[in-house]
Amino acid sequence: MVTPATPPLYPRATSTPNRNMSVNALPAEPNRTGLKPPRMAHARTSRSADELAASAPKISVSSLNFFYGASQALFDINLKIPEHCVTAFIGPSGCGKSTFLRCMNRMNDMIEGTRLEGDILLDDHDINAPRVDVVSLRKRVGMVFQKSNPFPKSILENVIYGPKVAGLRNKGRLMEIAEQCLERAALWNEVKDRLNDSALALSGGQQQRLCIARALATNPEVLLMDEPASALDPASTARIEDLIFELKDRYTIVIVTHNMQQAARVSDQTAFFFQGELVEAGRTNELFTNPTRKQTEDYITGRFG
Ligand SMILES: Nc1ncnc2c1ncn2[C@@H]1O[C@H](COP(=O)(O)OP(=O)(O)OP(=O)(O)O)[C@@H](O)[C@H]1O
Repeated sequence: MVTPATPPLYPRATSTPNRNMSVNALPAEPNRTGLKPPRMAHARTSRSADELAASAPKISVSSLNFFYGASQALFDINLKIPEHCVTAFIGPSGCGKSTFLRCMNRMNDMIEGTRLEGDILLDDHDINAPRVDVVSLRKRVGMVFQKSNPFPKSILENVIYGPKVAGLRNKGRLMEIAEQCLERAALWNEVKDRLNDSALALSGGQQQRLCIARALATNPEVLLMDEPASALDPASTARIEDLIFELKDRYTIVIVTHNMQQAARVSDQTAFFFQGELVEAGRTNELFTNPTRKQTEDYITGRFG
């Protein structure tokens, strides 16, 4: 076993005894949950434990508490989001997954009466520092929502909306961006001949991929996805999952999902939340087969939630 010189990627919840243990140092235990190692289908592209341990954290969260008015929704969260990896947040309804996701690009700022304590560092810079420009932050940390929300405009206008608002007027450059982002969102071939049609005429799955293309057009470094496939049929869900896998080479991705199989299929790291606390986070394969906490085991084996 090799203990890397860099700090471990996966700090455990504060009450976990071995929370400073690195991924590489995890003991090779038998499979306690009886679940199959979930990433077999994606073994070709999943990050190995070594790769994960070597990844620089793109986002580092420490001692995070979050409040809606007097009601505390998140308790002492510590987590590192590794660069160019997919991190999945799982946990029962109301445990704080979306709240935590929204903390990472300050979307909660828009909700009156909210308050945050602790630190969220993006590339070592505090995103909540007074001089941070929130619009620039949200360009770097883009978001895709549960329900696709294209604007009532053409397909093309949807994709180039962000760059146009940012002042880009060059039509050739705008077309290049549109093509590149639609390609990356695996939608170009389906829409290239009807870019001026209404986005609202697309199917649900196409609309969601259009929203991903729109998010990519501002050239983000991080993509936050809040249950991006929960409203889609299985075929469209599979396309979004494939897409997430392809995108992680360019972007750091964080996904909230209710679907544990989906977390297992697409993510490199999984974080399990319960009642506002981060119970456990670790390499997805490890967490699904050998969770260190009983609560995690009970949740992933379907005993509650
Ligand atoms: N705008 C809000 N105002 C007040 N309380 C809120 C608000 N949004 C969420 N909460 C509360 O914060 C807690 C965490 O909610 P959150 O939506 O983050 O959980 P979640 O794990 O994403 O749930 P779900 O899986 O059902 O979407 C819940 O108790 C919820 O009621």
